[in-house]
Amino acid sequence: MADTQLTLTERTPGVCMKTIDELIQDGVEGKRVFVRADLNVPLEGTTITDDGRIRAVAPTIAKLAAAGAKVIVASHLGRPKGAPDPQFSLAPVAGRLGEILGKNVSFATDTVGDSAKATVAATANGEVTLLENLRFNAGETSKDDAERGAFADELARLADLYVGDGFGAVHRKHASVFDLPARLPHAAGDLIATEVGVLKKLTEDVKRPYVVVLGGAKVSDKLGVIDNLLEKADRILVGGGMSYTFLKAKGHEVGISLLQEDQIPVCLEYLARAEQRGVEFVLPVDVLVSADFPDLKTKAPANPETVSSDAIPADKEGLDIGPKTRELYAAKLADAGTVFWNGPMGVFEHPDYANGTKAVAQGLLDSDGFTVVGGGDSAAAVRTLGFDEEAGGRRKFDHISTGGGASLEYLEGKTLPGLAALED
Ligand SMILES: Nc1ncnc2c1ncn2[C@@H]1O[C@H](COP(=O)(O)OP(=O)(O)O)[C@@H](O)[C@H]1O
Ligand SMILES: O=C(OP(=O)(O)O)[C@H](O)COP(=O)(O)O
Repeated sequence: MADTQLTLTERTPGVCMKTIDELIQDGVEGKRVFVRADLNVPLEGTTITDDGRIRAVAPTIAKLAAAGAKVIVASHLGRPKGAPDPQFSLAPVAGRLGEILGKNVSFATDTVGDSAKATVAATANGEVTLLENLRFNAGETSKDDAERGAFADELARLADLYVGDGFGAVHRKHASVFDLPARLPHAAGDLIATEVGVLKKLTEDVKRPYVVVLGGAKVSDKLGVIDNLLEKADRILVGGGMSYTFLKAKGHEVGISLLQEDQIPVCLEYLARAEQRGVEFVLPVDVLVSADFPDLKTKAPANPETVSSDAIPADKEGLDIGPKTRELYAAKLADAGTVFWNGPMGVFEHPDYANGTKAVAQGLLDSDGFTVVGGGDSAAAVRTLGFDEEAGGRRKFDHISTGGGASLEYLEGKTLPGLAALED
């Protein structure tokens, strides 16, 4: 993108963060630089199915290593419960990061324990070490300031400088995102600079109609952003796991679909407010349902049934939007001046439930609007479904953001803990 050469300060007046180039100018040779990345990539067993988040932060790591820093990279992966859990190990990511960087990446089998201390101590100038999953430690995500602070103290002992570049996690008030930069001289990495630069455009210069598409599975996390979007968007299209709480709020049965029962009153309030404000609020008219969640490993045929969204059987769950909804959403995207999309329309990881997500991806590309796709899984979906490059033969998305919740909260105008912590 043309403006990625601007410094962060130039892009975001009033937000004063040191850039990584300024940090390097001050001298990083021989210094241990802690890079908080978002390497929360989709895995099937130990196979990384989309490495976009690793590639997105690699230039920051490479730049620091080239300047002679001892680069200590850290991230979360998934949502382990504050203790080691092998299915969420970052070990596969170390290998892939090494391939992308073209150099060995040492892996510490814990985050602040003996392995981390020894591996960091053995990291030479220009070399890279990856720590094990930050969320294997309860202090990382704790709501208790003292517990988070104590974990940040332990992390701080491993480093001399801090670079925040995990854009996908900047909305989290977590130890490595919020508390650690308060303890070390810090700067913003190049990925954060690019993300903030592009998303800022969506808060300032919005060509209308402004269409927001929401889906995915993190329903309780993301429902709240609609409150603010009702003041900004002209049209909101809802699909994926997010849609069933709205359908239930409208009085429809949703069977065993993803449901946030306690949010039904909130959904009703959003629907009423959308009507008052003249915001078009569009829900699926049909859905693909099945009694079983599909096998994402074997991808065995799931044989879903298409039903009207007001006729979901009691023993079935909705796993994708249906064909009529695909057409409807494509039509609602066609005249968009600006589109922001977070959250797949279905369980796109299985081919029988990928068509809704494909239709929305194609809808964005067929519009003449400024198009932004955000979110770990949404970005993975557009890449794994073949929509990343010259998709549709016409054009690309204007921006694929590494953050879903982070970009939504940025667009809300919220103060994001991981950005605030990087300000000088
Ligand atoms: N109807 C549905 N039921 C269950 N899971 C769904 C449904 N629709 C989408 N998903 C799942 O949502 C996940 C992505 O959600 P989320 O993490 O919120 O998106 P992102 O990472 O893009 O922000 C995918 O793994 C997808 O399988
Ligand atoms: O995948 C992420 O967010 P996203 O699904 O909103 O894109 C980030 O890695 C944050 O993960 P979290 O939502 O478990 O804090």
